[in-house]
Amino acid sequence: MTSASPTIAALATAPTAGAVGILRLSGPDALEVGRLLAPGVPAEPTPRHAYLATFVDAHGRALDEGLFLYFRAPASFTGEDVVELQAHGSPRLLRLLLARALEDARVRPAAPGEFTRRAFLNGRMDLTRAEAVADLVAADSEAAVRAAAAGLSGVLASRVRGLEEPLRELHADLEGVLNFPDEAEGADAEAGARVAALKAQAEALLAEAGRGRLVRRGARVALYGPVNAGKSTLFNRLVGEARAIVDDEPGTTRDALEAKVEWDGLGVTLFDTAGLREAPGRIEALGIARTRELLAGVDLAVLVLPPEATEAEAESWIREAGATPVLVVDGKCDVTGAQGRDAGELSGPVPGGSSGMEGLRPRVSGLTGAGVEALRASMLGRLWGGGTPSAVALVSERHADALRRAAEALSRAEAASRASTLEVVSGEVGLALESLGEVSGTSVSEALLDAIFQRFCIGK
Ligand SMILES: Nc1nc2c(c(=O)[nH]1)N(C=O)[C@@H](CNc1ccc(C(=O)N[C@@H](CCC(=O)O)C(=O)O)cc1)CN2
Ligand SMILES: Nc1nc2c(ncn2[C@@H]2O[C@H](COP(=O)(O)OP(=O)(O)OP(=O)(O)O)[C@@H](O)[C@H]2O)c(=O)[nH]1
Ligand SMILES: [Mg+2]
Repeated sequence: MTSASPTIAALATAPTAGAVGILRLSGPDALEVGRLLAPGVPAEPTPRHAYLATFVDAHGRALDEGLFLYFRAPASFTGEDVVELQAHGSPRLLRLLLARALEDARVRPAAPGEFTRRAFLNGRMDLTRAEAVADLVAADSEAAVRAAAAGLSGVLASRVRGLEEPLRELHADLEGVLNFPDEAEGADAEAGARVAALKAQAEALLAEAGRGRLVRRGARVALYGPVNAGKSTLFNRLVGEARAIVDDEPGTTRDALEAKVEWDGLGVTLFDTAGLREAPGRIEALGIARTRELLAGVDLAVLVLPPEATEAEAESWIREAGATPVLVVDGKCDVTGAQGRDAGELSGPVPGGSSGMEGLRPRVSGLTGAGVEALRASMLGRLWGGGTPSAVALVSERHADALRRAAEALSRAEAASRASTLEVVSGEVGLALESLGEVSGTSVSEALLDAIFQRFCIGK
């Protein structure tokens, strides 16, 4: 109920100096309180009209001149009456305006994400779109912006709805049959097929969680390999600046270095690591231990091989990466003698997404830059496979968890459709529906909403 919620106030812009700063009010008393700060605005302002107004303190003294906007419920972001005071972007001035609004007993400060939470509670957007708002604010690559924008326009919402609606129909059908057993004939067989199809759909959506994670937090890629292979030189090339120290002394890199880049819009954190070798000094050994630790946590390990590396050595370095996918690269390809090596003879194991590039071993020279563009493309191919990052449905860990529970319930429903009663099938379908409702927001607890909106910033 919109009328039951008290009016909230917060700064909608960051608390730093800027061209414009916005104080936002939402709730039944937004207009009256807003007009205390901007008494020149008419008592019944035209909604969505920008009034140029003087903002005043408690004694009527001018604090600023700015724009006053009124959105009449329900045609606003929150679905409630909303007022915006768009002032000059002085943090101190904005705090004065906010404090003045909060002096009114009808107004309280907004909790993190409360404006968006109200938009959700008032049916202005489903939960996936509300979460996309937070994704958009947090996005730090072009792919993350585009994927969040797709979420805001309802890409994930419609995928979830496409699952939730037929599931709800199935549930209603099953309950109908259970209540009117005369019509139960053949319902078992049909239910099994419908459950199986919906389970496959839930699993397909779940499978996009990996890509969602990649877009959201960016990909992590480590260059590794034997000492002196040219890793740091290649790292500097890929990053586009001389970040890492390069020297012909083996064991130059002791500590992992990291740099953030953006390739085809995808955020990538690139790591340069200490070269691997037996019996190093104590400090270097610590660096090598860090390399092993890092390799376990990245999305892709790029093994840089020097021209003199044997295939047996290469095999053992590939094993160092454990379960992490490895892209094998022939380094220093400008060196005479390196050309003779039979590319493609050895290809790393290809766990995870295959891109049809396995067996192709990129040849690069960090020194001359030869092959570096092709390597970048291979890395993106291995990380991303086909498709564009912007088309991804941003399935978060939270969504994945709920989808997994929905798929598991459907699995049990499928088994029950063969071996058990329709009651059991219907019960499991009901559970799947509940889990899906946590994604769309049709069945969420206050506690879950608290957890979701706590991660928003104040004023959002
Ligand atoms: N100044 C300002 N800029 C902003 C926001 C804001 O609240 N204030 N937004 C906040 O995050 C975003 C815009 N989101 C908005 C979404 C819906 C409505 C709105 O008034 N919706 C009505 C009317 C729709 C229409 O006329 O087309 C509605 O849905 O009924 C306003 C802002 C980004 N920019
Ligand atoms: N010809 C040639 N020399 C290279 C190339 N890349 C690196 N080098 C040289 O090889 C030596 C080692 O290069 P680094 O980039 O420091 O090698 P690294 O793998 O980071 O070495 P560590 O950090 O000691 O494990 C330096 O003398 C580089 O100039 C290359 O592509 N071609
Ligand atoms: Mg190095």
